[in-house]
Formats: sequence, C-alpha cells, structure tokens
Amino acid sequence: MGTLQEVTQDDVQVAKEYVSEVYQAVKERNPIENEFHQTVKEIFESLIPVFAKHPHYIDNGILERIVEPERLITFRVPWVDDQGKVKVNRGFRVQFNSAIGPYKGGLRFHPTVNASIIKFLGFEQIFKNSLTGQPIGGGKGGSDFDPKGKSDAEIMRFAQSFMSELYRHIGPDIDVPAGDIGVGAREIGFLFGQYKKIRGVYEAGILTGKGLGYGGSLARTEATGYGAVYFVEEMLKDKGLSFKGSTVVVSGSGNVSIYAIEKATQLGAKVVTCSDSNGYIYDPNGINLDTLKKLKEIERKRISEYVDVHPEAEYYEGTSGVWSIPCDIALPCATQNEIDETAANVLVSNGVKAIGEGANMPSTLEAIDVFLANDILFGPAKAANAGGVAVSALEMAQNSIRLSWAFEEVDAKLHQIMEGIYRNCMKAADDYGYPGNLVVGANIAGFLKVADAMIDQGII
Ligand SMILES: NC(=O)c1ccc[n+]([C@@H]2O[C@H](COP(=O)([O-])OP(=O)(O)OC[C@H]3O[C@@H](n4cnc5c(N)ncnc54)[C@H](O)[C@@H]3O)[C@@H](O)[C@H]2O)c1
Repeated sequence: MGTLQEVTQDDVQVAKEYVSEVYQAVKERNPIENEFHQTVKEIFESLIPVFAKHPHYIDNGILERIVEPERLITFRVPWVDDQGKVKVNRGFRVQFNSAIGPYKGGLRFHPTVNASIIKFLGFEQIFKNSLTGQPIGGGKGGSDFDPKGKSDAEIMRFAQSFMSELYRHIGPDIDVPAGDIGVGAREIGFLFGQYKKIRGVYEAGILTGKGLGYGGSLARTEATGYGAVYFVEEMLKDKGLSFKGSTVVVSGSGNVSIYAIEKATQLGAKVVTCSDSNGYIYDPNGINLDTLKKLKEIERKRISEYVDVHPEAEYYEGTSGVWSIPCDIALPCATQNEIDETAANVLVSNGVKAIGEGANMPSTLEAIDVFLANDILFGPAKAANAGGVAVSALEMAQNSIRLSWAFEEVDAKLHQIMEGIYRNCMKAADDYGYPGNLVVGANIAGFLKVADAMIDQGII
C-alpha cells in the first residue's frame, strides 16, 4: 500500500470516475430517493482519497456492494383504532450490512417514513456503528405510523402488529433494533412484550433501549445527547475552548435534545432554545430542564406550553427561526435537513464556533459546505451522535452476561468511546490529507474497517 506522496493525479482521477459512476448508478437504480442519494453523495465523495491511495477497494467492487442493502423488508401493519376503525400502515426494516456484526439500528415511527428515509438512515448507520469500535453491523427500520395524538392502547396495538411481522427477521445474533424518532421506552416495551409472547423465549438482547426493570442499560436514555456533548467538548478542547460560559442553541425536545441540554448545562453552558415540529422556545435564562422533561417525557404536550410555566421565555411558530438566535455552539437534535444553506449562513454571521449534529443528517450538503468554508468546528452526525448506539451495544453486552453495570460505569465507557471516535476521525482526516475535516475523517475511519471485513469474507 502506498503513502500519500505516491498518489498521482491519475490515481485521483480514476478514483473520482469510479465514485461518480457508482453514484450515477445508485441514482438510476433508486429513483426519487433523495435523502438516500444525499447521504450516499456525502460519503462517496469523502472516500475519493481512499480509492486513490488503495485501488484494491475499486477492484473488489466495494462501493457497488456496500451501497446495496443486504436485504430490505417491507410489510403491512394492520391495526384497529379506538373507534374500531381498521388502519393500515407500512413497516420497513433495512438490513444493510453485516460485515462486522449483527445488524443494529433504530426504529422510527413518523408519517414521513419511506424507503428513502430508512435507507439513508441505514446507510449512515453502517459507518457510525463501525466508528464506535464495537462489533455491530448497520440496519434501520420503522413505519409511517404517526404516534402523535394516539392513545396508549392504540400505540400498543400498532406496536404488537408491527412486531408480529418483524419478529421473523430479527434475533440477538441477527438484527437488534432500538428506538429513534417516535420510538421510546413505551414503544420498546410493547415491542419486546409481543416478541416474547410470539417466540416464547426471554431473549433480552433482541431490542435495546429497554426499561431498566427488564434488561435495559443505565445511561442508555442519556447516551446520544450526552455523547454528542462529549464529542463537541473534544472538538472545543483542541482549540482551547469549552462549554463553560458559552451560549448554546438546541433544536428538538425529544430524547437526544433533552440529554444534550442536560449535559451542556452541567458543563457550564447556557442552553437558550429547544423546539418541536410546530415552533421553538427562546428562554434567555436557560431552558428549565424540569419543565421540559415534565412536558415532553411525562405529559407528552407541545413545547408551546413551556411559556405558561416560564412567562419570561418566548415562543415562536415555525422551526427554522431557532437558528437565528445568536450562539457559540449549535446542536441540531431534531431531524434531517433542518439546517439549510440560509440557516448555516445566519449561524456563521452570528458568530457560531462549533456545530455538533445530535440528529441524523440535520445539515444539508450546502450547509456543511458553509460551515467548512468558514472554518467552523463541525462534528458530523455519524461521529457526534454515535453514543446512542455505542451504549446500545453495551446494553447487548450486559444482556449476554446477565449483569447490569452502574450508571457511572456506563457513562465513563461512553465518554471514553466518544473521545476515541474523535481521535480516530481526526487521525483518518490527517492521514488522507484533510486535517481537521471531521466529515471526511468520520466517513473514512468508518469505511475502512467495514470494507476490509467485506474483502476478507469474500464476494457474498
Ligand atoms: N434516540 C437515539 O438514541 C438517537 C441516536 C442517534 C441519532 N438519533 C437521531 O436524533 C434525532 C432525534 O431523535 P430522538 O430519538 O430524539 O426522537 P424523539 O422522537 O424523541 O424527538 C424528536 C424531536 O424532534 C422534534 N421535531 C420533529 N421535527 C422537527 C422539526 N422539523 N423541527 C424541530 N423539531 C422537530 C419532535 O417534536 C421531537 O421533540 C433523529 O434524527 C434521530 O434519528 C437518535
């Protein structure tokens, strides 16, 4: 294998043509799957220096293989609502890549879910899971079911119907789903119960994000949000900066957002915003976590009701305005493509120093270009939000040895894993000629391990 100095312009040209050819084929083969195209483009382009330096990946058809899911399952999910009316949703599970371990990735219940969304999330998950250093492959799933406004009984009937099909495709050594948007502890509980009833076995390692009383891991709820903050802390440290005394803008008010707010606040930052799909809160005194948790985790209400408890805070309709609040650090933790080029420019002109992606693909490709062109510290999702799946893998480990570790122990492991991911991404970026570029670093570091395992295992 050559060194960077030996890479010629011809090598780079061959690598570019390879990437472009496979990308065009992906677009033709998967028409109108825009989110999937977006993530494929971002990852493929980062890998050009790898193919220029190591052409054996081209000879082994790695891109053609890695971009085609090993399996995509779609299924009917019929259920009956509280009025006795029959409803039908569509279920998905993409089992994308099992080169380094059983498929692992969350389930999303949201009306926007379709094959493109599930494939973009599943493709990202391959590289993210590889970055954690744990033996987990890439998968993702979900349904276009909208949990908003549904009763607990409706959620249960839907979850039971969903699992009545999914159970035949998963297993502790096959595929281990977890939560994502719209799937939290309540839904995981219903899914677990139905799996256990159908299979007649107690396999704790079949799902992660379980309740603490039946095989869940301490610190799993906090892991994605805490992990994103630990990752950003490393980025800041390298520049002599820290969370202490900084102003932070967070979007979303779900699982990732709440615990990103909690950890950033513990580290001495003032978090002044949070949002939901209707609008956002600006609280100049710092978001009150007790109120937020009560509203979102217990009462499941809209974020607008925050101002009833804190009249000094302001509520604004619409989601994009959150990026107009001046801040030192922005943590997008809601959903994909929530920061576009315009929002990125506003953040930059207001003096943002660092972005940490808690959500998956929250920045458009154009927004990422704005951040990189302006030398803003940028922690891409597959690295910054890998803490959730990392602790899910720790939950699997605890389940298989039938032990539970203390909160402090899991949190310390999470912290260590996030520091390791940061260092590996920085090193890969450096090795391939893009010092400090964590987008390139994360994609390359995640890719190499999976690609090498695929080559070792032959054409399968
Ligand atoms: N839960 C995890 O462990 C985990 C791990 C890695 C990545 N993620 C990603 O983090 C993001 C959030 O997931 P979550 O688990 O917190 O989900 P969640 O359902 O708990 O919360 C999502 C939040 O985003 C809000 N929201 C939805 N659309 C919005 C919009 N357009 N603008 C502002 N707010 C909006 C919702 O109201 C909700 O408060 C997703 O992109 C998910 O894929 C989650």
